[in-house]
Amino acid sequence: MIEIRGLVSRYGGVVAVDGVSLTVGDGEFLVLVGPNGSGKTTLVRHCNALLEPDEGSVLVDGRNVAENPVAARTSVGMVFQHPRDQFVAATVGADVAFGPENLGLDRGEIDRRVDSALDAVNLDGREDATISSLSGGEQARVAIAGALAMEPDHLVLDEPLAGLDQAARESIVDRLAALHADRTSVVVVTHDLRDLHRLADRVVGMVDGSVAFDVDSPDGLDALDDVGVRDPRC
Ligand SMILES: Nc1ncnc2c1ncn2[C@@H]1O[C@H](COP(=O)(O)OP(=O)(O)OP(=O)(O)O)[C@@H](O)[C@H]1O
Repeated sequence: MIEIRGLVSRYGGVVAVDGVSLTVGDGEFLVLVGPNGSGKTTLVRHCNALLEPDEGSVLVDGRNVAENPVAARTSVGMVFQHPRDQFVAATVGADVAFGPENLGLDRGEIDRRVDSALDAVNLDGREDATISSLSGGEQARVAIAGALAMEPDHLVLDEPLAGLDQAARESIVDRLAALHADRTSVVVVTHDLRDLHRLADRVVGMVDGSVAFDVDSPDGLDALDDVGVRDPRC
């Protein structure tokens, strides 16, 4: 479970997150929407100890993230808004293996995880491909494979479908659906609910650093206009 309690996060004088409390239950699929600059990315970066709260706290499975950053990064997989920000190696296989190697796993287990993660995103057999030679959609899938190889209990993805063609979108949405079915909790930050609204257990809308609505999907879709998100039923 991820519990965000009274979180305030500032960049200098800018209050990016302004007292948010939000719980993501085990196995829940939560979609976080909101206009540009509403604080979505800042909020989710706290779940992975990438920022320290100015006020409040974030707990993952009962542990305070700020006090246990390594444990948080092991149990919360993070896929960044721009996949290029998270690549650490030149080739697909080396990049996906990086996380499991840092966990100190033996080579056989690392190879099993890399194979399984690449298979999950339909990139099996592409270990030796150079990441820079891949399309944007393939790079997005490598980034997701890197997170999956950690076998996290919770997965947070920031705009994972942005800029992808329909085939790449469907491939990633299918993978998210399978993770949801396996009871991994999933948080997706997006501007575009197409393809995702049918998976969501909840849709949370942020405006100006605060939660503007928190609804079960699809009953609350009428509220989407308030945060500038297109109704996916239209
Ligand atoms: N590194 C930073 N330094 C200073 N201000 C920042 C930084 N990152 C974000 N901000 C500011 O914090 C506020 C919230 O930004 P954030 O990126 O969290 O919003 P967002 O909802 O994810 O936006 P988007 O949908 O455009 O990604 C904005 O006012 C933004 O300009």
